[in-house]
Amino acid sequence: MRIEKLAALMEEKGFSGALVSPGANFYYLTGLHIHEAGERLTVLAVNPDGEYHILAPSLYQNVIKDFPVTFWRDGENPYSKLGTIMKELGIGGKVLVENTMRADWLIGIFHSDNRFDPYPLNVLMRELRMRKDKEELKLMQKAAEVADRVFEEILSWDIVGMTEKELALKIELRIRELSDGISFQPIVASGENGANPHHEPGNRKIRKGDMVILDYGARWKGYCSDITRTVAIGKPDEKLLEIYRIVKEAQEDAFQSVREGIKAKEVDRAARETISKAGYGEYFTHRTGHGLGLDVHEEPYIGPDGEVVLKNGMTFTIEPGIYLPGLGGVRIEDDVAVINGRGKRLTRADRELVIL
Ligand SMILES: CSCC[C@H](N)C(=O)N1CCC[C@H]1C(=O)O
Repeated sequence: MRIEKLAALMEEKGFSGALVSPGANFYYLTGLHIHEAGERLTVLAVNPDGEYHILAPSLYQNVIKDFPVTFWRDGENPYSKLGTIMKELGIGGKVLVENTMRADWLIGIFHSDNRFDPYPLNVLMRELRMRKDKEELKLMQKAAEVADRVFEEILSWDIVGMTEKELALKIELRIRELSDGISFQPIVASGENGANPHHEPGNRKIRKGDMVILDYGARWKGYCSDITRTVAIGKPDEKLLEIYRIVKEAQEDAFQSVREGIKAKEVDRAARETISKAGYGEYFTHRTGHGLGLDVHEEPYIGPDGEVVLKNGMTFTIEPGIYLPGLGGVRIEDDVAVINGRGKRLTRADRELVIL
């Protein structure tokens, strides 16, 4: 069904086929979980008639069933086998290629087909994946509920004196216990480290006076959640309290602005205006959010350049932040779906400042 939709789009846009390597698109189209980081050539080839064939290493022989598939063994040349599949499906010339395909695979395909003219697959896949159906929304809600539950539990842990790494590991473990796994490596950024939005948890111990940014997510049957809450350890600096209030207001303003039919950049503007008016515009150093689904970052991106028109079924984060060098930062993030023309929060953990 999904492969047919991709085929129809390819037909309309004049592509001779698509080569999809393991990852979210491969899973979306086939339902097969194939290890993304494997170095052995694995490709789903689809043509505009909706015919498809998988080339896979023989170690997947017991995983890929009920699919037209050719297996290759270590020691064989997989590129000549892929060439045969492409020829049989009539794929050549203008071909869609998975955006994240490994360069060595791409080079191998180039060298075995001199008519090969690649285009990024996501120009079509984004159209298919951006709007989630009811089943997908249910899975996203489940992933969001795990994120909320883990936050509730964190509030009962004695985190003072833990290092960022220890807390991140504990969060990861709990997510893995409650779901299919983490959607990305948790961020724990304490004190001055909070000024780095993508801080990698280190050996700094969480202590009194800190604001601590906790940013993590779970996967439920492939679908991601992504939540951020910022908590205080004891009474924090007045400036940090002030930016907490502003970020919370900006997050609410952006959420309230969500409507079917507006552009993504209008949601970004709502958050940015609130922060800029309060005098902290230059300290909000990233977009307001990003689409969320099988990938933790996907369309629609909620940034100043977000031209995508929001539609029912789209899911994205709203996560403004203020980052003050040398002092710390605050970010508050929820996962939101457009339902019946308005925003609906999927993550619902308390956004009031919690002082531990
Ligand atoms: C996938 S790692 C980052 C997860 C985080 N929730 C996130 O998406 N962001 C943190 C700062 C901004 C935003 C981003 O766009 O990277």
